[in-house]
Amino acid sequence: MAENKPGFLSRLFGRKADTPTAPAPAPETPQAGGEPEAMPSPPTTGADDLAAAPSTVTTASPDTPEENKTPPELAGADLQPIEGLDPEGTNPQEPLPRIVTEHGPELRPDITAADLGTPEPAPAEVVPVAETKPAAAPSWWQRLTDGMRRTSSSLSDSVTGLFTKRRLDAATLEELEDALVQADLGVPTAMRITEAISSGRYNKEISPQEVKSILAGEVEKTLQPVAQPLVVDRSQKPFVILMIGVNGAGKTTTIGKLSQKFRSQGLKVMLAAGDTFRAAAIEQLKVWGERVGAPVLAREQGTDAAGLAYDALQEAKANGSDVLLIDTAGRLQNKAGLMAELEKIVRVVKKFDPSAPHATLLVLDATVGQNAMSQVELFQKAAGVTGLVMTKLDGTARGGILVALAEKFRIPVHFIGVGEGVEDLEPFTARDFAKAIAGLEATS
Ligand SMILES: Nc1nc2c(ncn2[C@@H]2O[C@H](COP(=O)(O)OP(=O)(O)OP(=O)(O)O)[C@@H](O)[C@H]2O)c(=O)[nH]1
Repeated sequence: MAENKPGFLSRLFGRKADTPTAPAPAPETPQAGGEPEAMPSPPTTGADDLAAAPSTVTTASPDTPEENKTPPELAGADLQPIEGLDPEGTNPQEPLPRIVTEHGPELRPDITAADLGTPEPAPAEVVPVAETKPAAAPSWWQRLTDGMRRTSSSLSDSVTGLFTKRRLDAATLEELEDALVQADLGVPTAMRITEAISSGRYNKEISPQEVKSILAGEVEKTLQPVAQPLVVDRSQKPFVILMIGVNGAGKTTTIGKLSQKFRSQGLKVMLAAGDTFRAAAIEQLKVWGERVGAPVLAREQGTDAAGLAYDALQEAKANGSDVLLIDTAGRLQNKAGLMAELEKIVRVVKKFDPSAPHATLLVLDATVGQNAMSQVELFQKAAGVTGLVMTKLDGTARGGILVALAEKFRIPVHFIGVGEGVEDLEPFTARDFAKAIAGLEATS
């Protein structure tokens, strides 16, 4: 918890709440040679780069695990219009069903069971298909509530502990406010929720269930304005999405999951492996490209990311891609040199298409809690964030941070992630999130 708030009692007696402030960003540590680089003139891009670069189109490598290879029906999807794609989308993480055939001795008429010293096979039994069916995949609501269990149970435990057979007095409200701030909901939201709960109920009994309903209602009100879908403008071809964020936030994985969604909508997708810092990130993106049937423009580690982004745009335009997703290296928001490199990527992309990037998505790892506030602030300055994706809500009790972000920045939240699987990222909806955080059932 990094926020201070005025006590409920002092507010009752009229003391003004201090305006909450975001935690001060860590001091900037300039990198060696970390001053913003001047725009290369001409930009580091174009035919020179292409000539030096290895092939721009990825294919399944012999080293790629079998289950990651592009299914035959998607091979060459980078070159051809998308056809025959399952409109519901295929889950690339699930291996294709295999047909296992057992060549039993009965297939060799010259060998009998007696020759093998085995008993005569029993007459074949017909197994009803239903018995071998796998269990249905859990719904998104199920995954969301399971994923957010740590956040919701810590809140729920506090509410139940506070409001079981207790009158609503100033001390209880004060404790509730503290619990809400501890859950990273932010001071203004915590104060609003407490006031909504106390309104007309002071000195009366209130059940934990009632408190949870009011809590969910207030959280929903805060989140509603930011719960906006990511709309791909089809008049922009390609629609360029720049993915940014700190190391390990989940950018590359989110690109893979989003690509899968776009592909299942019949969009032609191209990926640019702009995280040129980590060889593993380049490989990771290639694997995703193969899985979803999207060409990946990748170069060797250490290549200039801005030049690569420029060339990817050129390539995506030439091959008629609907969407181009550009990965970038993870960078700490307080490293000036790396943030300058991000600004350069944006400048170079704009040189090619002044309206691009059409979406700049900041991927935030929920487990960082309050640090997400300074990430938004500084990435916003460097690259102009248009939307947020919050990942790893499943690994933390700090999911309330999304509410604090909505309250403070009002930047659209497009998607949330509650696991590593491709189905664990879904569009953000205020009501579901509010109910999940309050530990309520998904009724109404
Ligand atoms: N539990 C959980 N793990 C996630 C989620 N999203 C991503 N991850 C995992 O987080 C780890 C880091 O993800 P990456 O996609 O490599 O992160 P990145 O931001 O590209 O990392 P850098 O390349 O270092 O900048 C991977 O192991 C992902 O599987 C999520 O919603 N929940």
